[in-house]
Amino acid sequence: MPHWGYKKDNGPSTWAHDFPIANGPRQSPIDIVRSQAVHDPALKPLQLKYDPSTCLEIINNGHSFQVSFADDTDSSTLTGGPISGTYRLKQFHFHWGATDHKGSEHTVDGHKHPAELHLVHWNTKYANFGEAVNKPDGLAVVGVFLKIGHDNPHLHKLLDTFNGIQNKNTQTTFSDFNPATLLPECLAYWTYEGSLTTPPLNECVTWIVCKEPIHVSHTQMAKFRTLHFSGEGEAVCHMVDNYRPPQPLNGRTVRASFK
Ligand SMILES: COc1ccc(C[C@H]2SC(=O)NC2=O)c(OC)c1
Ligand SMILES: [Zn+2]
Repeated sequence: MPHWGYKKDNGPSTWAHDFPIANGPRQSPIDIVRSQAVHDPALKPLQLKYDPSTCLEIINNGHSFQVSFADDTDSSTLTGGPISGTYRLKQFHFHWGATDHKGSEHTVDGHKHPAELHLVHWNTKYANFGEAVNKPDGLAVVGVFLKIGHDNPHLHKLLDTFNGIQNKNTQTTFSDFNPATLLPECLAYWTYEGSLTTPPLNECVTWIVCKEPIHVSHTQMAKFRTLHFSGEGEAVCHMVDNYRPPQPLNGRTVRASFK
């Protein structure tokens, strides 16, 4: 059995062999059906406070590219929204398609966006990230859809590192980046209880999916697709379609922070 990935022989339809929770009751992503979402007036506004100096490095981990943050203090946190307490930013990464017509993990009324940003935070009531991923309220992931439009100036700093992280398991130092620059103007959101969207697929995530997308140009999306799933010296395999399709809702309620 090859290590999990996104190809025919190791992709999402095979993950249950090694990770039976793939067929669990609260898997992610899901299709968000707008008419079925329940407006909850008790939901608070999201409070995202990020310190650019906590940015550490950018990594091609063979599944996506990821920007990691120092999480030994409360300098980059998520509070408010559907969660209680304080969650610390650990990393952010993206999922995208081989074309501009697919790539997001969550869909909205069946609509696929070309990409989706995930900002991963862990609950500081637990000692660390590794412990939090084994708790039902361990993580809060903020999802932001990308839509094709004008060039996004805030993505250039990320894209300029890609020549140095083209292959699997490569990384470069990356500093002084403010992830808040990747958030949409309006922080209205949908929220539901779900899981990691890659193995080990732990059911530990409170999902917070922003209604408003951010923009990315077609040319910038093309740059995402120059990254490789494959390592140096291996047959080249472009990093595209690194998204899991929507999973059964199993009776879960999706709440909306807006009417
Ligand atoms: C062992 O812990 C893990 C493993 C994988 C991921 C990444 C997954 S989870 C998500 O939302 N998107 C992804 O690609 C993770 O992220 C919190 C935590
Ligand atoms: Zn993700």
